[in-house]
Amino acid sequence: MSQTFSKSDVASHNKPDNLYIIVDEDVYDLTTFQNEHPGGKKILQRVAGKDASKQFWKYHNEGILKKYQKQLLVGSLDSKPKAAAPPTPPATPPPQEKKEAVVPSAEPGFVAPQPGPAAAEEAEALDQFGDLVPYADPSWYQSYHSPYFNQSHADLRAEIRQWVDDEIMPNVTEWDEARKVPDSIYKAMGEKGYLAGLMGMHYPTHLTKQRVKSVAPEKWDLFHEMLLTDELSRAGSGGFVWNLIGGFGIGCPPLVKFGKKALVERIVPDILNGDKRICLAITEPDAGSDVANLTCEAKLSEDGKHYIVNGEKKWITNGIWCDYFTTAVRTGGEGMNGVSVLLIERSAGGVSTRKMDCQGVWSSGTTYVTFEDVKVPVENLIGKENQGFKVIMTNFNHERIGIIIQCLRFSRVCYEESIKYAHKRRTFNKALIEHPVIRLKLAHMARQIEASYAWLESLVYQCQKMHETEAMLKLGGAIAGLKAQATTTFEFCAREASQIFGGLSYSRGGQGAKVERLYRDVRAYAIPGGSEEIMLDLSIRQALRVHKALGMKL
Ligand code: HEM
Repeated sequence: MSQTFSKSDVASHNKPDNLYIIVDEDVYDLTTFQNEHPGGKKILQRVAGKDASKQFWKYHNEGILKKYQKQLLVGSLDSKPKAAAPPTPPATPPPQEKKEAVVPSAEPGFVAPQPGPAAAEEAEALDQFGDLVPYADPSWYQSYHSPYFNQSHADLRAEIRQWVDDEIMPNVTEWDEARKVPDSIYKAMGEKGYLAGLMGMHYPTHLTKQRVKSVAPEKWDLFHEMLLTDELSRAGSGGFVWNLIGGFGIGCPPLVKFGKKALVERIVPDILNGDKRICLAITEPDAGSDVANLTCEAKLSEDGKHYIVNGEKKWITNGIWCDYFTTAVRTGGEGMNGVSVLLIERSAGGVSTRKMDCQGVWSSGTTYVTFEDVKVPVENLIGKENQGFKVIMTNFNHERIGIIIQCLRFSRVCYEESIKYAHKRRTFNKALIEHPVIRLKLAHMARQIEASYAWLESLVYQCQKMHETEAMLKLGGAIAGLKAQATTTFEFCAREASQIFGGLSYSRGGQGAKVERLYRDVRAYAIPGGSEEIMLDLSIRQALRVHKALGMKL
């Protein structure tokens, strides 16, 4: 039961066997907790009975209070303004409290550009949202104008952010260390209607009863999908994001788009509900980006009713937990024209999975898979026999856009953590942010993030406007280029953030936890889904090929 204390009440709890402290006008009983406090008990005993807000914020992030509040909070100071009674939850999340818009005033000597006639016709910018740290969120969060986002995106943003802040952020480090996200979180992804919205297509109402609370299915577009991945990535863990959507986001769309109706109707609803899991199995011990050379074989049985599959797959995200494997197999001769895609069901028998130990994305379940005489019905063929390459290629744009969104948000997380830390950490009698060398690092992070994000918005818009095959051809090069841009930006930001955090990002957990983890996750983005080298080369080759067909003159 929450009590009200005066400062002198709290001051009487100032002994090791009766130890209260105040943080931001809330009162915490640390009598028992002091023995398990990772920072030591003496440091707590020194502030027993006192307001320790300043010391607390020096050493911890916001997540700590959220995590321990239930266990340690005993009440508040009488000086703390009373919170209003909790409102009954509305059907759609409430819009963010409307803040006074800040009108920047020009300094003497500067000439403000005059708005042109088009300005009057422009729709109003959306309300401010989030912490308003410049560049830590996309600018449309901060009431800058955007041609891409509207109120339905703002509503979805509020819905996801609340879930991530309340249920994900406080636990994500623990899950990463345990190398597993609880199944209930994946289930929640289904129940909240999020899984169904992550397939690069219209919201598939025919395959699920689940609906996203704040966006009607007919309004769902690629910018909602982008926002969903972006907000999940705020948790600052590639392992967490991949656990939820790493297998699903690339394994399910080919099935839905190219699978036979009966197969799709039998398999997909349970996946979209969050009851079953699916992944994509292409990469092999000896064939990574070189898909045309894969060797996992599928031989048609004599009666023509089954394929018998034998082979190995490596680095398969989520494989360890999956019921279904969207698998590239060799059904024909050498090269890309002998490749098909099959939906392999674990229940068929002959499927073994072993969890791999990797540098990063710990909770994503990277897996080594072996298929031994697995009997797969011919009805499970996805697309046409020996034409699997088309299925795989169509999937690449979607996969890469997902990687780009995650990388850019992770870069923002590195930047945001750094700029916040730079305001509280003092060295040589100055806050870090007052050192030009630190601002230079932040500036180089911000410019790369913002430029890449603007390119991402533009490409997502193009994807939305083009037919899938047109997008595959015309955007494949640019998306590959942006993937390389996003992963190098992420690598840069993780490094610079780590330098700003110093030792705190060298040890795991604590204030530097996100930066330390993301630094380890970098390679999981720069290598799979097309390595940086292959992406950069493709960005030119593909663009030239398409523009030649369009009539390019050199
Ligand atoms: C509600 C009260 C508190 C809780 C729940 C708490 C919890 C924690 C936790 C979980 C850590 C591990 C690192 C992390 O995850 O951030 C930690 C570290 C630490 N805490 Fe606290 N703490 C509290 C109050 C305080 C206070 C009042 C002080 C200082 C007077 C303090 C000083 C430290 C220090 C120095 C560390 C080690 C930081 C490092 O490794 O860099 N804590 N605390």
